Amino acid sequence: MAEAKVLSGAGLRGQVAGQTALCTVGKTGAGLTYRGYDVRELAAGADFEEVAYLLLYGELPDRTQLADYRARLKGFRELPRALKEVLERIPATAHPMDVMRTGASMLGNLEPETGFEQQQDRADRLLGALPGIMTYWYRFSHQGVRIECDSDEASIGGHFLALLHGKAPSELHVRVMNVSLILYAEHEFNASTFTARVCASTLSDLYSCVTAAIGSLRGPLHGGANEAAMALIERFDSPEQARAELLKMLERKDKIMGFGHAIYKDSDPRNEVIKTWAKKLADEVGDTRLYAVSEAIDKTMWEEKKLFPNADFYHASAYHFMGIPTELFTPIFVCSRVSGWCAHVFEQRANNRIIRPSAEYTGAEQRPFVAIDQR
Ligand SMILES: CC(=O)SCCNC(=O)CCNC(=O)[C@H](O)C(C)(C)COP(=O)(O)OP(=O)(O)OC[C@H]1O[C@@H](n2cnc3c(N)ncnc32)[C@H](O)[C@@H]1OP(=O)(O)O
Ligand SMILES: O=C([O-])CC(=O)C(=O)O
Repeated sequence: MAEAKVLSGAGLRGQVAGQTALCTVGKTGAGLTYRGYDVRELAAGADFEEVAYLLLYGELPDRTQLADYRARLKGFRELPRALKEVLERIPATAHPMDVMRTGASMLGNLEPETGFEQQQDRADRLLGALPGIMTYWYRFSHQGVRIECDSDEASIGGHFLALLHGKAPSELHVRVMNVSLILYAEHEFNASTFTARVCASTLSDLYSCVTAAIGSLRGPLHGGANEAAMALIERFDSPEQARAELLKMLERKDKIMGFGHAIYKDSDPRNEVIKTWAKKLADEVGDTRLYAVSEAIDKTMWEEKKLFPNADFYHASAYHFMGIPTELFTPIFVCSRVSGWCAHVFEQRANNRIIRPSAEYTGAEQRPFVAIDQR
């Protein structure tokens, strides 16, 4: 067991900044729950669409509700021509998270939320459309192909893979995507969700909240860590080299992406789930390097720093083994977390007061103004 974290006020750590009925993180005996359900049970037994429904509508759907919901989300997949035109103008060199931000924002121009009674519709529209936004831009800018943004795939995860690869995905890959989207769906007051809630608290529209959250998720200390973790593990040819280089990095006090957590103290419950699937995928593709390197980094980090892999670390190899380009890792996170973001926006709106904390002033003492010619 790692030492309990000493929580200082910096970064608002340890401070209760509001209430939520959506999620618990790091509560003793219940690592991560969505509306009371353990995420590990959801990942083992549910579909992502059920989880999105749970977050956005309050309860798990029955069979009829789920079938209707799947059909509804499927109906929201195709993108307006004007959005495709905008995506075509974004260069291939752009970061896909910037594309997601622009795509969500442009959709907000074309199909604005003009009243809060439209919030469920707009949230479901984003869930349906975001995989298409990412892959339409990617396939056009990198391969010169204009794709249709619908597919025959029933699930959002399968749909994303079908659009990306231009063919039906395997059953295993659809399952892993489903698990991954469930694991990433919701996480209480993390930075991007808090961003969404701050924006919501001004009574802004849903697209503004989601666009702001995408910007917040992009950073390597948050969602961007899965891409940074991939860059790390790819650098090493063997577990021995990984360990030796990692020790040097720790000596230099480098941050090791995909490790540590602001709330969890000794493990991230999502890690054991995605790690198991990363191993299955490694076996499927006959990998003899990346998974072993990942494990060597994992072991070294625990031995040297008592730091554990968070949700992002084994996601890196899992996505890589499914042939997903590294720069699309964080955008996949968006396609999932949009369910949590929107549920939090609804919750904020239902009991709102503008979020406006105070600052401790550390600047100059009060002083007389000096006219420009006298400076
Ligand atoms: C889905 C997600 O968003 S999960 C988070 C993804 N982010 C990452 O993986 C980035 C790498 N990790 C980190 O930067 C941090 O662990 C964060 C941002 C997740 C949490 O930050 P904090 O709550 O401020 O970290 P915490 O207070 O636990 O840090 C304690 C000490 O461990 C160190 N530490 C924490 N994480 C790491 C890491 N990944 N590599 C090296 N050292 C680390 C800190 O530098 C700090 O050292 P210090 O006391 O000498 O300054
Ligand atoms: O809770 C956090 O700070 C980051 C995290 O793991 C997440 O958003 O999934």
